[in-house]
Amino acid sequence: MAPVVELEDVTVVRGKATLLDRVNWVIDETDRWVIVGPNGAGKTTLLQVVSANVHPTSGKAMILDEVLGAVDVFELRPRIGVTSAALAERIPRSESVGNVIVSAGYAVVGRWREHYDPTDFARAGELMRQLRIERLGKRTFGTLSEGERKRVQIARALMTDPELLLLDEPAAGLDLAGRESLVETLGELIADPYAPATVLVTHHLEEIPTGMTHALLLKEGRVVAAGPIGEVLTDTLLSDAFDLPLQVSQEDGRWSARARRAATEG
Ligand SMILES: Nc1ncnc2c1ncn2[C@@H]1O[C@H](COP(=O)(O)OP(=O)(O)OP(=O)(O)O)[C@@H](O)[C@H]1O
Repeated sequence: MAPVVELEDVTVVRGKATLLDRVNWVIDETDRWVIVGPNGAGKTTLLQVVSANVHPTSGKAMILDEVLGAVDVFELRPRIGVTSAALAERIPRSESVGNVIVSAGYAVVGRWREHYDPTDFARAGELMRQLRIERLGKRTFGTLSEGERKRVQIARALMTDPELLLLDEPAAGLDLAGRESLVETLGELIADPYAPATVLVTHHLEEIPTGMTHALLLKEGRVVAAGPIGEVLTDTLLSDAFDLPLQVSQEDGRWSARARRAATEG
C-alpha cells in the first residue's frame, strides 16, 4: 500500500529564513501522528505542505499519490480535511452550523447557490451526531462557544470523507473541561479503523488523544525525531526539542510533560 504522504528532503525557504530544513516523513494509511515542537518550529508550515497549500522550495512532496508541483492542487485539496485557526477565521459568523459543515463539499466557506443532495445533509447530520453537536445545526457559527466551534470545524473537515485529516491545534483555547471532552471525542474518532490517516499538531502533550500511534518532534525547521509515539515522546528527546529539562509521563494512553525540578541540596 502506497504511503498517504511521503516527504523527501522537503525544504521551505522564505527570504532568508529556512522554515523547514530537509524534512523526511512518511505517513501510512493507518497512522495517527502528533507533531510537537516549540513556537516557530515549523509545525504549521509542515501542515501547509502536507495540505497542498505550500510547495517545497526544494525536495519532493508526494501527497495521496500525487507529486506537489505536478498536480492540480484544487483536485487534491478536497481529499484532505483540515482544521486550523486560519480557516476558522474565514468562516462567516452569520453562517448556520449545518451550512458550515455541508459547504465543505464545495470547498467554500459561506453557502451561496451550490446544490446539495439529501445524502450530503444526511452525512452532515451523521457527523454532527459523532461530534455531539446535533443540537447546534440551526445556530449561527458566531454564537458558538470556542469548544463548539472546534467540533463544527472537525465535522466540516470530515464532510468530504478525506483520505487525510490534519488538525492544527484543535484544543487550543479550550478550558479544561472543553479540552478533556474534545480529546475524548478525537480519541473515539481515530479509534475507528476506517478513519483517515490523521495528523494533529499541538504544543501540549495533555492534548494528545489516546490512540495516536506516531510522533514527530520539530525544532527550528528540522526533525528531531519521528517514529512510534513511545520512542519519540521521551524525556531526552522532548528536552532537546524544547531546550528545557522535561519529564514526560504517560498514563492510560494520555501524555503529560513538566519541567524537571533541579535537584535540591540537603
Ligand atoms: N513568510 C515568512 N517569511 C519569513 N518567515 C516566516 C514566514 N512564515 C513563517 N515564518 C517563520 O517561520 C517559522 C515557522 O513558522 P510556523 O508557523 O510554521 O511555526 P509553528 O511551529 O507552527 O509555530 P507556532 O507554534 O508558534 O504556531 C517562524 O519562525 C515564523 O516566524
